[in-house]
Formats: sequence, C-alpha cells, structure tokens
Amino acid sequence: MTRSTDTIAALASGFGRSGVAVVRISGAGSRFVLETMVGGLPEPRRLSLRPISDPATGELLDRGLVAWFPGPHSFTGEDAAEFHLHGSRAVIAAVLAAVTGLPDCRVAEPGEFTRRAFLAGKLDLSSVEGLADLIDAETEAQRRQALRQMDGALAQRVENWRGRLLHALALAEAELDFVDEADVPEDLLGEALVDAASVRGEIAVELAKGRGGERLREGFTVVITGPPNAGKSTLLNALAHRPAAIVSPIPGTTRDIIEVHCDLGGLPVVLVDTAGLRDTRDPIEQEGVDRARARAATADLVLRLSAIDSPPELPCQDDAGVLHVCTKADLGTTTDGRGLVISALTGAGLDELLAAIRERAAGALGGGQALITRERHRHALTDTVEALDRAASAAEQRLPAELIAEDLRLAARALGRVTGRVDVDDVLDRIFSSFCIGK
Ligand SMILES: Nc1nc2c(c(=O)[nH]1)N(C=O)[C@@H](CNc1ccc(C(=O)N[C@@H](CCC(=O)O)C(=O)O)cc1)CN2
Ligand SMILES: Nc1nc2c(ncn2[C@@H]2O[C@H](COP(=O)(O)OP(=O)(O)OP(=O)(O)O)[C@@H](O)[C@H]2O)c(=O)[nH]1
Ligand SMILES: [Mg+2]
Repeated sequence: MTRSTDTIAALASGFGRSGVAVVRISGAGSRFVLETMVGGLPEPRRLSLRPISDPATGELLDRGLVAWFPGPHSFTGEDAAEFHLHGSRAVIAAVLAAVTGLPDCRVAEPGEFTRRAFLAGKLDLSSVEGLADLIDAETEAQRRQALRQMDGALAQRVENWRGRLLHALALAEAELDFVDEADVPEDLLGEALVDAASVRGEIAVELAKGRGGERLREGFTVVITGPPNAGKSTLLNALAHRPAAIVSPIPGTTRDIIEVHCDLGGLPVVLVDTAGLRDTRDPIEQEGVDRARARAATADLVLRLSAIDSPPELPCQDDAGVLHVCTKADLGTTTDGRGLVISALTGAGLDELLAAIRERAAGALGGGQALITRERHRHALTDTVEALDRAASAAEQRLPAELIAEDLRLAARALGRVTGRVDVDDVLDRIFSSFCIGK
C-alpha cells in the first residue's frame, strides 16, 4: 500500500487551528496536483497567491500561497509543492482530501519526507537525527546541539576518521601486494598502524567526554522524594509555575509519578514528583512508593525533602546524586545541617535551590559541545575503537597482515554506520518512526 513511488502529502505545520498551515507534497505527481488544483505551475521556489480548488468539483477551497519545487533541487530531491493555507481544520481537511484523492497520491507516513531526502542523498543519517532533535528541541541548549548535528558536525568528524582509516587500510593492502617482492618501498603496515592509532585516540577522547550529549537530548532528571506531606508536590508546582500535582494536607496524596519539563536558563530539566516514602497497607499507595523508589534510582539528581516541623532523616550529607532540602521554613527555625532551606509558601530559598539544580545540570550536560548525542553513535564508535585495538594487538603479535587489514576494514565499517553509509536498514525504521507526520 505504501509505495515509495507514490506522491505523498501531509500537514507539515502543527495540528489544530493556526494562522497559517502548510501542506507539503512530494513525488512525481506534485506537478499534476498543482496543475489540477491551482491551474498550473507557479514560478519555481517562489510563493504565489493562487485560488486552490477541488479538482473533483471545481469548488474553491482556499486562496493561499503556493510553492513549486522541481526536483532534484528540493528538500526530498523529488518534485515537491507546498500549500500555505488559512490554518483552520476545515481548510486543511478539504485540501488534504482533495490532494490524496488524486491518482497515486496518499497521506505521508511519519518521517517519510525526511526518509526520501535521506534516500536521495540530501542528508546523512546523523543529520536526519539532528533534524529530528531540532524539531523536538525545547530549550536553547538542545536547539544548538541539534542544529550543529543537522549541519554535519558529527558527520564531518566521522567521515574524516573513516577517510583516514580507509587510507590506512589501503596502505595495509598495498603491503599485502608487496609481500612477495624484494623491495617493499617502506614500512607501509607500520605507517597504517600509526594513522589508525591517531584516529583511535581522537575517537577515545570523544567517548571519554561522558554522556552530556545524550543527557542534553533527554533532559536532566530531578526526582523529588521524601516522606508524605514533606511538600514535594508543592515544590514541583512552585518550580513548574502551575498546579501540575494535587496538593493536600493528607499524607499519601501523590501516588502516580508526575513529570514536568522545565527550561532552566536554557537547560532542559525534567522535574519528577513522586509518592511520599513510607510503609503502607494500601496496595495502591504501595505501588506508588515502589515507583517512586525505582524512579529515584535512575535520577540524575534526587532532591530529598523533609519538612522543618518533622524530624529529619539523618544524616543529611549531600553527594553527587542527592541534595537535601528542608521545606516549610516558614513553620520553624531549627535548620542546622538539614541542607538547603526553602519555603514554597513564601518562596524563600527557591532561587538558591534552582541555582543548585542548574549547576548540577550544567555539569552533567557538559558544555554543549558533545558530538555523541545518541547511544547509537556511542555503540558505533566503541565498536570502531575495539576493532582498532584488535588490529594493533594483531600487529604486536606479528600476525598476518590480512588479519590487520580485516580489523581496519571492520573499524571503517563501524564508523560508516553513524552516517548511514553502511548497515542502514536496521536503523532506518527506528529513526524515522520517531518523527512526526509532515517531516
Ligand atoms: N516552507 C518551508 N519551510 C521550511 C522547510 C520546508 O520544507 N518548507 N524546511 C524543511 O525541512 C526547512 C528548511 N529546509 C530546507 C532544506 C532544503 C530545501 C531545498 O529546497 N533544498 C534544495 C535546494 C537548495 C537551494 O537551492 O538552496 C536542495 O537541497 O537541492 C528546502 C528547505 C525549514 N523551513
Ligand atoms: N506552611 C507551609 N506549608 C506547606 C509548604 N509546602 C507545602 N505545605 C503544605 O504541606 C501539605 C503537604 O503538601 P504536599 O505538597 O501535598 O506534600 P507531599 O510531599 O507532596 O505529600 P504526599 O504527596 O502525600 O507525599 C499541604 O497542606 C501543603 O499546603 C510550605 O512551604 N509551608
Ligand atoms: Mg505529593
């Protein structure tokens, strides 16, 4: 049903009512769509105001801006078109129905425009991922990282490494060709191994930088824990600036995990409210407590709350993953050694708490210069380093040059997975299925 030769159409702008909505079309039938719905092809790559009508009935559907992008110089590489419409549900629905009613035209699958752009060689796989991240970016730091990757920062670096490894491989193979001859020009294999070692070193530096790039995509997770009634939900609401969680004086109010995405000075932080930790006979509350413990175990940072008018859980020593917070400061004064002191009621201490979270997040997310932004990249680069290590140890053991060449080949191949030069089929569906429709 979903042929790659079909002409595809989709709403590219957000769903629901908007000022202007963009319907995108790509494929060989784009020309026919324009001829039948706007009476001809407008000037390429310019917006032209045109009446848009239903080809079946001739009824006017909207008066909008229309663009024509003849292939191969389009986003997908195919003939493509756009309708910039008045953004009502009715106009969008009518235009999409009209387009997809034409022969060999259908609604696009999620990510299908970008998939076609990739298959046409317009984007490499890491740029596709960067594009997906750019669409999902919620904060400034995420936008910068995504744009850098979309623009090829990772691809260029990986292609540089791969080119050098392919050169080293060529040297190793040349040595193979020379084995039977008396005068091997130089130590070709030795030179190949020196080059490979320098590539290995550069990749290892990137791998050693930590998971800042991956964390920046996902957000720095801060889990609020503590006994019932400590003021966890109240703190979440105060930091989120909205009543995301129910607050009440009854201990055991929160059961489900509640997540709020925040922008802390450009850094993505996911704040998580959890059930108060206590032993309980209520099976539903117990499930909440179990979930709270599990979530805290995977947090980047745990805020361990205790109210000033209840005994603290000693000791209150902060460590890399835990910050102790004493809540309800407006109710008392004995705060010695109980960590940061706040009152969600008066707002006291909240700025200090936010600064402490931001500082930890900034440390964990790195300087925003990471090349590795996904586990997929980390895997491929780790495989590359392992193959290069095998090549080096084979050389040390004076094993046949064929074996060394084979490991160099495997190393280059692992790098090729990052940009999608090799082994793409298994990752394509995974990457494109995370796209929204119209991209
Ligand atoms: N209206 C509209 N805005 C948009 C997009 C779009 O498709 N439509 N984009 C969609 O993501 C982004 C812009 N990205 C684009 C990337 C390449 C081409 C393109 O036509 N490339 C051709 C020609 C390049 C040129 O002549 O400068 C090519 O690569 O051959 C268009 C948009 C964001 N804004
Ligand atoms: N005076 C004062 N009361 C507070 C403060 N923060 C929370 N409270 C009150 O403490 C009670 C419990 O607050 P919650 O935020 O629901 O506490 P919780 O830790 O989420 O409780 P559970 O969901 O039951 O685990 C509510 O009545 C809040 O209004 C504060 O800073 N000062
Ligand atoms: Mg609560």
